[in-house]
Amino acid sequence: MGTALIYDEEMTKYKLLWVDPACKIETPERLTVSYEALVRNALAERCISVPVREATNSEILLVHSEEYLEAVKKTPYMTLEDLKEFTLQYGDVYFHPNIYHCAKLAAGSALQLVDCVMTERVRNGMALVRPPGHHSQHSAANGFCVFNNVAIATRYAKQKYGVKRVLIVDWDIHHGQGVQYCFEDDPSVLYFSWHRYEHQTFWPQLRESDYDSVGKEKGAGFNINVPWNQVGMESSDYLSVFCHVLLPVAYEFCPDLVLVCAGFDSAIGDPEGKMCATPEIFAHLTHLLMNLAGGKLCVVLEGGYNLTSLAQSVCQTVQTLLGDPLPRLANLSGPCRSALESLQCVRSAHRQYWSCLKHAASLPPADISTKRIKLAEEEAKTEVGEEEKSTEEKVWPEPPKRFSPPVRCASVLPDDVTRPDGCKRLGADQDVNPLTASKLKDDDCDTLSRVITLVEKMEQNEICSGLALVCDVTVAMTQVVQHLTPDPVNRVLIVCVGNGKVPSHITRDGKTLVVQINSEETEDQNSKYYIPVFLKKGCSDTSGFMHAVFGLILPLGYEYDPNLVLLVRMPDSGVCDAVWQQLTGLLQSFAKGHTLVLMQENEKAFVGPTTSVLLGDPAPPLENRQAPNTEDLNVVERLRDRLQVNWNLLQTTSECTG
Ligand SMILES: CC(O)(O)NCCCCNCCCN
Ligand SMILES: [Zn+2]
Repeated sequence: MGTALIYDEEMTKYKLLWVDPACKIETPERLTVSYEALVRNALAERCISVPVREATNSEILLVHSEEYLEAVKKTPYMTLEDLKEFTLQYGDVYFHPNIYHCAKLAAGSALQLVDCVMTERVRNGMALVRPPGHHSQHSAANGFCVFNNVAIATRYAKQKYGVKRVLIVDWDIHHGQGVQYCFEDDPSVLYFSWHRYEHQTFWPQLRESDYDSVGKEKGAGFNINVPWNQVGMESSDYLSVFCHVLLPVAYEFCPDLVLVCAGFDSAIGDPEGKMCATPEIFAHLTHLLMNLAGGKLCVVLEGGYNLTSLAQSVCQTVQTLLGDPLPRLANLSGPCRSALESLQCVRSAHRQYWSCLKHAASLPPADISTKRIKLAEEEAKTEVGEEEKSTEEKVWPEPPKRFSPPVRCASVLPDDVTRPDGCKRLGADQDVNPLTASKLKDDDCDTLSRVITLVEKMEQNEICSGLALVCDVTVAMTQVVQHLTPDPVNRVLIVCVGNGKVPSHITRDGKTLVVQINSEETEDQNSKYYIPVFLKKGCSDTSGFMHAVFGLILPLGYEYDPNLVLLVRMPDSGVCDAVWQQLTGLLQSFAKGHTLVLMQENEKAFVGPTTSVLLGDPAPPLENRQAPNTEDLNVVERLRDRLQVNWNLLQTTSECTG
């Protein structure tokens, strides 16, 4: 199944007709540069082009009042003076004779996207629209928004397709208060937003944008606000929040559909956001959401005002929706102190609602509330409208080209195992490097030499990922590592699922990082590079396992930044299919998707499900949503406490930084 792209140049046909410094950044060029970049990078042609349509009155009334709709309906016939007059009743938005038409197209585009995803005509998709939507409210336009495109799409999906749970992820740098107001008492819609806040001094300066707005009545816990109280946030800060807040909660929520309020003003270079995360981060944010809801992901454009970073970010997002390997995120520095404060605040505010956060620190940092008051007073002192001091232009490297290796997935299988279609067999006859063959001293020599050849072809980017059935995974793992470690550039992340002894020399000199999830205590080598995660209920317990994936494996993997990932299924691991597939999918965040899966010969039943995920299909959703059991939560927390001195992305509170 493919990726939908919804765009129509009609939505470029409105603009600001008078002087208004607050609105001048919302221009038609935002849409044209985005679409043209998709065309130029040969991404648009790989998408399924879906036509726009106007949202109908009744669809708009799913969110907005009749009075508001009737009022907006009159704008096409207004004079310039009337339009200015009409605009004054709202904040930071402008009207134009054609904006009503474009606003119906923007909302209708989101509905078209929901239709083709829910009818499985496509797997996922992106709608390039303007005007944006997430600030508009029941009876008000606001923040360049006229109709709330994503809120309407959410109500539409529930009404037309009976979708029970919708996750809305708002990565725009502004708080989508319009969406929050819509669903704050609705437990069937989980709204997550991060936003520049600076202790309520940044637009729209709402008290209800802070982390303690968790939702109301039945909706308590289903509204998650992550305020950024400083500018300059980087990829590490965004990833920390995904790993330690959004993903654990999203998996516990188990949505049937995921919608993204995709604003790219959270990228480096944006005049509104003033953040420092590079466009590649959106490839990862998109990928991390793609294994939820069976891959049903609808991305709808919101903000983004730096035409260069906007176009690059849109391309990163669409290329990931298309299933291409991700770029590596170089030198992640770990979350800054302010981000850790926000992280701690959000986790403490939501610990009572989500079992995955049950063990989060119970209190926000001591001085957080006084900071808001102090800063607000300071802000009041500086005269209004003071020009931004730092006007230096941000520069960043062009994101690297992401191309798919000729072979997406290759397998080394015993002759009696049928090769899944789409997966290339690495035959014995295959040009096996005679040198490696001679080095392998094992009765399984033939298979192992083919595994080594597979690894060599991954290093040469001829093959993206691989799967091998071997007679002894520990031997195979050791051979692969021995083959790789001499090369100083190599760093291998090894994720072992299940019991069994991992040879200790394997973690020598930091060339490999081993994380082993097992159900029996192994003597703790207490090495920075060997991390045993002992789950009392073993790998069969979905919640505990996924908790270790989000709380440990993902942060460690991002910080370690390997160039190869070895996923080893130890004998009798007991891990269930769906969890195994989720892990396989999530590990493709690293090493540009170079994942080698090693399994015992008798596990041939898992060859199909594993290869489908290696080929880019979404992992099936994890049905059960019971709580991780307490001991397992404790294990992960204790490990995190011990390891976070060495691994910054494991941090979740600001107290820990010295
Ligand atoms: C879609 C969106 O979230 O990007 N809209 C952002 C609106 C920003 C308004 N800024 C007013 C500045 C006043 N000094
Ligand atoms: Zn925005």
